[in-house]
Amino acid sequence: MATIVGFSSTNVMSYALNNDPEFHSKFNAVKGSKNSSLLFSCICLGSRVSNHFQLRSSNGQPLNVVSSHDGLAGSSLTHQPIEGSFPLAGSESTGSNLSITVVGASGDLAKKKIFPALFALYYEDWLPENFVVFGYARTKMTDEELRNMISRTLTCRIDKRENCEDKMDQFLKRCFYHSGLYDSEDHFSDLDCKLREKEGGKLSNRLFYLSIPPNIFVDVVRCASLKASSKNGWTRVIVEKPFGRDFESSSNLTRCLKQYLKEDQIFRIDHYLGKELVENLSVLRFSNLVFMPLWSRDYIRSVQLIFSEDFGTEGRGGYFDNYGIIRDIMQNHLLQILALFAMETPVSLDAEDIRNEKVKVLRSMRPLQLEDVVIGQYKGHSKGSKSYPAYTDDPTVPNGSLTPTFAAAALFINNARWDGVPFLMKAGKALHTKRAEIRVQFRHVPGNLYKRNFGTDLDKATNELVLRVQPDEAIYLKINNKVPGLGMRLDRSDLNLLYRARYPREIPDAYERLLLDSIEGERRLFIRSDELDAAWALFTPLLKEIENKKIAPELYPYGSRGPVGAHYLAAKHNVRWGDLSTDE
Ligand SMILES: NC(=O)C1=CN([C@@H]2O[C@H](COP(=O)(O)OP(=O)(O)OC[C@H]3O[C@@H](n4cnc5c(N)ncnc54)[C@H](OP(=O)(O)O)[C@@H]3O)[C@@H](O)[C@H]2O)C=CC1
Ligand SMILES: O=C1O[C@H](COP(=O)(O)O)[C@@H](O)[C@H](O)[C@H]1O
Repeated sequence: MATIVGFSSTNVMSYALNNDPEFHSKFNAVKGSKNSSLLFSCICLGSRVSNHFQLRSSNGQPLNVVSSHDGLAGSSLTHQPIEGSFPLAGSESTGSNLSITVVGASGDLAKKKIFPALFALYYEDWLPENFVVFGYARTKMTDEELRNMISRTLTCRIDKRENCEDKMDQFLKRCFYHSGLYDSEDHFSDLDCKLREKEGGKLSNRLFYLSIPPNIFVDVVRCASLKASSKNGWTRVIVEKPFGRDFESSSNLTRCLKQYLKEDQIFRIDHYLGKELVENLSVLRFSNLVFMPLWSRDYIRSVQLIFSEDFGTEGRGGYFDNYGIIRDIMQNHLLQILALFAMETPVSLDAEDIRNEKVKVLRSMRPLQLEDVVIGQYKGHSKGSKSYPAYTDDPTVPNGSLTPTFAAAALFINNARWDGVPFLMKAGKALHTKRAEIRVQFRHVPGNLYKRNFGTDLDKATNELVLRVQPDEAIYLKINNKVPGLGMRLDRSDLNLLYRARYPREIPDAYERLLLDSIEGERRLFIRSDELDAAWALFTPLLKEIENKKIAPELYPYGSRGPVGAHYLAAKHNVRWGDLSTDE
């Protein structure tokens, strides 16, 4: 019972019985037993009941349990569910292991996001008792050097508890390094030996995080699956974007990965799905009656999905030039948000039910055409004594590159709910601000009694719901309100849910949520291959046309609001960008 903190066993039992089908069947199987208190301890431990337990059960899958529906492809990945096995978390002698290998451990993403997220999970007791983290890359490093490298980016971000330094030391002691080539089966065999040594012959689940350039994904998956997959637990692989450059290369990548892995072993990450406000989108939609009837073409005039960064491609120009902003942000992050925004109510919160609905939205969309899109590229700009570089000043960007660093697009969903509603997307680097938001502009009030008070510009009086994904997470609704006083003057006000005021605690990084989900086997926030196909089908013809016709992007100054063409695009659809209005 050691892991039950702050809850009575009755609470624990009733929660688990209600929410965890696996617990339910195990409980039924053992409840007739003589030693019921011991059995209860086992069940609770097996379900990793901790002080967080009531928050985490979305897949009903306790940590450390081998998922029964984890298919494994290829002889090397033969999955052997252990009949009647009942792994106990929190028990050194009997608990299963979790081995996480970060492939590309010497890289930017690993240092910036993955190791810090793993530490945050450890710090907050989300990781199972027995876990190790291996870094894998070509760079020669000792375990100690890896620890030094990652300790520089670990922070006690949650509440700066006193024991943070100790926790950091304990975490770092669980981190090891193995240097090897990405296409060497021998080097992955060596990794396997090291993993087995740490796992000590116990039931072991293995997670590989591919934090490497995409051209080596397949090599790594081949070597890892053939030589370093778990022999008695699950093996899962998190794959970073980009998943291909177009429909064909993405399908090819999926086909190659599936030679070694089954679909449910592949966790294609889109870190925007792990952001708090994006997670909350479905809660807002499906648990608030007030929004439900409004969520359609009857009341919504346009939906805007906006991403902007106030810095350029500094340092990542080499990668970026091969992809451009449409592939980097629109085809994945913004389109995923759009699908969640527009989908019908799923049958349940189960990953497949949600992904089924998302894929229906994507397949109902009209493939983008050139006239639906404006592209831009930032140019150098001086402000006072400071000067900002052009995209093409980056030494890793080819001279005369036409790669867009900005794009605005109008997308349409040809279904009964959304017919005719423009979904406007805008994404850009080196703009005046850093933000990501979803803006829902409602229709004008028919026969508005107060129209005199608004003058001729009725757009100024339309309601707008804004979900500010970052920074400074918030949900606010713009309404018209009477200014207090004897006269009848109206103004625009916000009903404002500012997260930092309402929830004064730090919000977990998206990578924490997604790593935890992949460990728990929760696929809801990962991209299924048919979603990926549908997403590429929408964008591929457009991308080919832009590239074949060598369409020149409209130049915009670094730090500006982007090309004017974006305003014309919105105007063509009778709307304005909400983020550019005076009372944004
Ligand atoms: N950085 C970010 O913010 C984001 C990154 N991503 C994606 O995550 C993945 C990793 O990103 P990031 O860490 O920035 O990438 P890096 O370019 O830093 O590469 C990671 C590691 O891979 C190895 N590597 C780099 N280039 C090659 C090559 N051509 N051939 C073989 N090995 C190579 C290097 O390790 P070594 O030389 O030691 O083997 C490097 O440390 C990429 O797929 C990227 O697109 C996604 C979202 C954001
Ligand atoms: O995937 C990517 O995302 C980042 C932006 O992520 P954020 O969480 O910091 O908003 C972007 O800079 C990068 O170009 C892109 O590849």
